[in-house]
Amino acid sequence: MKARRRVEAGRRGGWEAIDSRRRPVRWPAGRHAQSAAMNIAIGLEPRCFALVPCAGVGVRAGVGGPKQYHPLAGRAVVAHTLAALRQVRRLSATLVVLSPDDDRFEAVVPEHLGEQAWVARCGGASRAETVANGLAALAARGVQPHDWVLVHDAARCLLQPAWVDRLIDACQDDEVGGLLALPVADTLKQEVDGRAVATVPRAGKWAAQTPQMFRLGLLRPALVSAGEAVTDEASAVEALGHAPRLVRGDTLNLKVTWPEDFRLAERLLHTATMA
Ligand SMILES: Nc1ccn([C@@H]2O[C@H](COP(=O)(O)OP(=O)(O)OP(=O)(O)O)[C@@H](O)[C@H]2O)c(=O)n1
Ligand SMILES: C[C@](O)(CO)[C@H](O)COP(=O)(O)O
Repeated sequence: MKARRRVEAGRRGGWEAIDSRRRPVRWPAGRHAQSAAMNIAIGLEPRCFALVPCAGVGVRAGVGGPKQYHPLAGRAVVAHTLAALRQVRRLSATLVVLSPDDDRFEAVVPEHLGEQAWVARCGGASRAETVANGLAALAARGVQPHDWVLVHDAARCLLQPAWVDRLIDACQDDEVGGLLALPVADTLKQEVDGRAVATVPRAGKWAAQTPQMFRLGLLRPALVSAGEAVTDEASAVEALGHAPRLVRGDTLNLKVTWPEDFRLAERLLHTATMA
């Protein structure tokens, strides 16, 4: 009864409910937020889903095609990524978002990735558009506004299941959600025409990684309002006035971006399999 009264208040004010353990849950105003609050109030446990944007073209990598299909230690970059996600027991399913004209995924990713690997061919022109389209595909498959979505780059192929578990542990009771990230270790320079014109204070600065974990009912409207320019999910959520939790990632959680990154990733993968 108390839960219902709070939800009614949430309808008017837009954002508060209590969860199954009677803790307050805050939401931004809006349709998704209200139904998320309703679901929690009636006791549905949120589930976790992974969303893997895999529709980039890999311009910076210079490997003659989309870098997610480049071979690393015997299998494609994205196959390593999906294999790691498959080992995370708390993920109900993983959605891979491909470009509509992708003709390589099935050839390089083995079927034994399992029934919990879903595919949607709705990638967009930017990473943000790919993720937004993927979120719509998840909703169409029955993922609820209060469920968590962990967005993870196909190109971060050294992912370890323990890092994903660390993120889930840190965020599952959080009002907003969060992301893996690392405090910046180097001195930061502002460049103009190839010259350092200033040194940017690095105190309090973190480098964002993935996965980034937010409720579907918060992330969808955040990406719609942020537009295509944002390079990660957290920026879109920050733009709504929220402060995502920073959860310590790992130096090894690198994104293959430049040609030399493939050599490094391959060496690290070989080291991991020998250990
Ligand atoms: N339109 C896009 C652009 C990127 N991505 C995905 O987002 C992740 C991180 O993006 P990034 O490293 O920038 O990949 P690319 O866009 O492929 O690389 P580049 O910017 O060098 O072209 C990758 O898994 C990439 O496949 C995507 O799904 N859709
Ligand atoms: C999401 C991300 O991997 C966090 O570091 C990064 O922002 C992706 O950016 P890109 O410009 O698409 O490589």
